[in-house]
Amino acid sequence: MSSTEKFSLREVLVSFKSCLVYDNQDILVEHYLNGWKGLVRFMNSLGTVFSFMSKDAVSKIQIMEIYLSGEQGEHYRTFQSMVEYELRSNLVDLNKRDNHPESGCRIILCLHRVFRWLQLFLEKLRTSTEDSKISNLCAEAYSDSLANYHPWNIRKKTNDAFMDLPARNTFFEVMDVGTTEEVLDMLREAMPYASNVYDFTQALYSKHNLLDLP
Ligand SMILES: CCCCCCCC/C=C\CCCCCCCC(=O)N[C@@H](COP(=O)(O)O)[C@H](O)/C=C/CCCCCCCCCCCCC
Repeated sequence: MSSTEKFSLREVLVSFKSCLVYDNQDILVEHYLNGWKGLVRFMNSLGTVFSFMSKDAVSKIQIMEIYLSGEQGEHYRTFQSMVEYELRSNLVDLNKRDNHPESGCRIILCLHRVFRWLQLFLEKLRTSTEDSKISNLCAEAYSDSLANYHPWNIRKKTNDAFMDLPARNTFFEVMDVGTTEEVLDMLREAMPYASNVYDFTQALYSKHNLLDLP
């Protein structure tokens, strides 16, 4: 993954919109990962204080890409096929970290939990005002989602990193979408797709009792 490619929020939106297939009844792994690659590029443009986050995300994305390009790659084409393949092949650590700590099911669960943060953050951003602090919006969304799965040291490091985030107008400039109204229009367009992606993944993992993998 090239971290120097220019970020495009529009491309991220297209990726998360196009990953939903078969009438919102499955998610294409490749397109989902492309969305995350775009978001990682955006985060990298905000400064090295977030490098510990992007390193973890890149590591997870690269493991999924190895699965996709491997001998069993066809089983990793969609979320449904991945879950069914790994469960019937006993490739998921269901109750404790064992032989499969980096199963596709677990990696996608980690990214799904971050996706919940993203969904909450984007909604806060969409309804923010000129004097809203991006650091507060990020921290509130984190506290209501991903923080519940992280140990104290990660929570501390993450919340400290949020303090380095720029003001709202600068953040919008980095998003490089256009005027504030154009940013808000894109966020309004993005929210339904983000909800569909999150809701499908949540329902799939809940159906297979995979929401609390160790
Ligand atoms: C208009 C769009 C603006 C939104 C931009 C958001 C960009 C976010 C892009 C990527 C975020 C990647 C986060 C890193 C993945 C974290 C996955 C995770 O929870 N990993 C932990 C568990 O993994 P295992 O160790 O069990 O394998 C790992 O222990 C922790 C890693 C450290 C990172 C944790 C902090 C995550 C914060 C997510 C919020 C992103 C804030 C971006 C600031 C703009």
